[in-house]
Amino acid sequence: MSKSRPAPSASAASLQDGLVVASHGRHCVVEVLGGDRVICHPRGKKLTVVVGDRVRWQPSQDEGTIEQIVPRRNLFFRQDEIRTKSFAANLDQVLILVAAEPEFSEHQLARALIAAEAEHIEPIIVLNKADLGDQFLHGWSRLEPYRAMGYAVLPLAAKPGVIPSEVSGAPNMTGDGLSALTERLHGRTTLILGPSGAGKSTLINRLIPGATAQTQEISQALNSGKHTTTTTSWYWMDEARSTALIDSPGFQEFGLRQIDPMQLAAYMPDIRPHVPECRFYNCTHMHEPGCGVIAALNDNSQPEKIAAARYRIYTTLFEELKAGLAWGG
Ligand SMILES: Nc1nc2c(ncn2[C@@H]2O[C@H](COP(=O)(O)OP(=O)(O)OP(=O)(O)O)[C@@H](O)[C@H]2O)c(=O)[nH]1
Ligand SMILES: [Zn+2]
Repeated sequence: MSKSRPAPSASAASLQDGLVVASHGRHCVVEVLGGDRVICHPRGKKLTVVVGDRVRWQPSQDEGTIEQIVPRRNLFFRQDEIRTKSFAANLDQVLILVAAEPEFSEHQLARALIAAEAEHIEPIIVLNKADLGDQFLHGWSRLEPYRAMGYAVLPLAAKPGVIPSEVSGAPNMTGDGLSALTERLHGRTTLILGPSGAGKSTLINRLIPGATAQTQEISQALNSGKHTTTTTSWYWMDEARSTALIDSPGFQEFGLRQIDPMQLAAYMPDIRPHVPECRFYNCTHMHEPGCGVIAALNDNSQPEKIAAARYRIYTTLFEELKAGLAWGG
């Protein structure tokens, strides 16, 4: 690492464009147009780069200094009482991978979806382990409200060979579901998230053979040789570098403190359409008379009836976010 970094006034012309493809603490890996990668350090403590950032950086010997972050299109992050954790920036979509087994938490899924909605990032839900028969069908039916509210929900058998290619394991599934998923990823930048055991590593290695080994190499470079799997990593899926996957840990404990409780309904596509039906403009949909959301929950004749489990998620999150405000969080 060079100790004599150029002054911040280094002429803009000498700055190079790059893409942040991995980050760990104050170190990150920047990729330049031709594909070469350089370890960089952001200048100053205020500059916090995340994977997916487009940056302008200054080479110094064999490393570099990041001088500027190009304004972000979006930033996918979670926030709890203590800290904000950014997953990645400039995303086209977020793929939430859950599985038939271990049984997924709908609450956790809902949180990730709300975080994506709040940043205007399109989510895709993938239910893995389509070979698990009834267990899979049970998971698939739990996702029915999510299909009804317009989210793409795709079935998948990520593990090679568990479903013979001519057999469909799930409703509307062709083969193991991998090619339908690949089509959705094509030409876009997708962050992949999922609880432990859902099959994230299996899927990534299927889409990008050798990905795990590549990650270990990068995290070792960033973390001075220590083995770590906590790095967020960017992978190109194609030679042309137009389709990208970002693997990020940290799906558990998905804090949403950044969300204003009064905005929560706007980020839940099954609740949102009923908000204009509320009698009071500042309705919290918790107990008010004339609430359109509560009416849609109870009215069995409504085609757009809100699922009871979804309303429970709303009320739990609303209370949590309101309590967060009360604590000054
Ligand atoms: N039956 C079945 N098992 C699968 C499938 N995909 C993955 N698995 C298995 O599920 C287990 C978890 O898969 P991983 O890819 O390690 O899961 P992960 O999400 O990366 O989990 P962590 O490493 O804990 O983050 C492994 O035993 C896989 O072989 C599938 O389509 N069907
Ligand atoms: Zn209401």
